[in-house]
Amino acid sequence: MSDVRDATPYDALLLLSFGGPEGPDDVVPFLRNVTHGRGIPEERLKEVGQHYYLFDGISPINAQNRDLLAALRADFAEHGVEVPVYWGNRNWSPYLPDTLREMVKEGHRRIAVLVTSAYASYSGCRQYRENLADALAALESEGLPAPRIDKLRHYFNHPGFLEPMIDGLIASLADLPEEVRDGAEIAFTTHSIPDAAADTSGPREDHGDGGAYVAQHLDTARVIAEAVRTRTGVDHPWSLVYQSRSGAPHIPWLEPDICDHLEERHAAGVPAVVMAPIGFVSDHMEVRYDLDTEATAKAAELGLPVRRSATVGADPRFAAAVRDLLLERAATERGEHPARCALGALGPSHDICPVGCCPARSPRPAAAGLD
Ligand SMILES: CC1=C(CCC(=O)O)c2cc3nc(cc4[nH]c(cc5[nH]c(cc1n2)c(C)c5CCC(=O)O)c(CCC(=O)O)c4C)C(CCC(=O)O)=C3C
Ligand SMILES: [Fe+2]
Repeated sequence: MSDVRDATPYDALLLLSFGGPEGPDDVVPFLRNVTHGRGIPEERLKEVGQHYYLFDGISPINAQNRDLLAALRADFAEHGVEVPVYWGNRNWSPYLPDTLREMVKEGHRRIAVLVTSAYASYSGCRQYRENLADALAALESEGLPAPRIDKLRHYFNHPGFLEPMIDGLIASLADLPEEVRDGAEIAFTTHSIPDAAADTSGPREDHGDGGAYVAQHLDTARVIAEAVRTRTGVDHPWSLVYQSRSGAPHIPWLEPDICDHLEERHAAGVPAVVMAPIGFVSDHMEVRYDLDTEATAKAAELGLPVRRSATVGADPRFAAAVRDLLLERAATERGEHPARCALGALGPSHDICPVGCCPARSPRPAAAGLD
């Protein structure tokens, strides 16, 4: 038996996230970073900018990542995992290349990465691997040594990701007026993506309708709904629905949208709905605006009682899950065969993305995978 705290060969963990603006002057530059080279119309940029201006130009995502960073450091310290934790973003400061440069200058050469996206998709997986490849290329051009980078596996079905959401959903149901509680439905939500991106998500052999992206969300939803049923004794019907759609209207994206779904379920006589944003790791702008502001206003207009359940954020159980994923991968890298924790029907996800996993529309170099 190896020491359970042994993170060898890793000498650092990098928390890699999306980033968000921290004031009104940051909003437009941030949106330019996000949509760089992807031809999103100016109109749409301004519209999305409005969401941020409603919150004084401050996305909650950076503060939430600072909290998660603190939770990870506290968890590692408490459990004797002597691995420093760093944080870098795709679209805002602290930018990934700056963080990686700092890590390398501080002597780190074998880095594990946790991305703040639990599922397979181009946006949530390969695009981060492309960002890592770009950052490695920047270091190389500066004459710095290249660290080896491994991305930790998808954690959508890790109990430390599911448990806080199960508790959050039970709390939201309990918060509904008693007369509508037992009849309430659950609307699990995630980010809509183009149908074409969903259909090709995950390893090539897994591709069915909706690809790994939809299959993984359905697995998560099923586990949570089942746990809620067991713990409350009430069978709440559930659906997987989508939010935060962008892009041209003629290109098909995953549907139904949460607002259309609320309208449809209200018309069907459903007395209340709890929206459970399983697609997101923290209560960032997609949750605060698209659900708490827009969808909640829609429900009020309908006279439909709704609640929105919590994301995992910096829950200590999630921090513990990250430690588990780090130590599991470390053991695998040492040639051991660690237990791989996962609930649901899909089993633990692959450690290393195979060739063609979550393909980009135009192929670019990606790190931490087989292509
Ligand atoms: C799957 C997925 C996740 C979940 C996984 C993950 O977390 O990675 C996610 C997260 C996020 N998406 C975010 C913000 C944005 N996403 C955009 C655009 C897009 N997202 C997409 C997909 C996803 N996005 C797609 C296919 C597009 C269109 C094409 C493109 O541009 O790639 C745009 C551009 C404007 C617009 O088109 O709406 C913005 C501003 C924020 C930050 C929130 C904050 O600030 O608190 C977060 C966490
Ligand atoms: Fe997004």
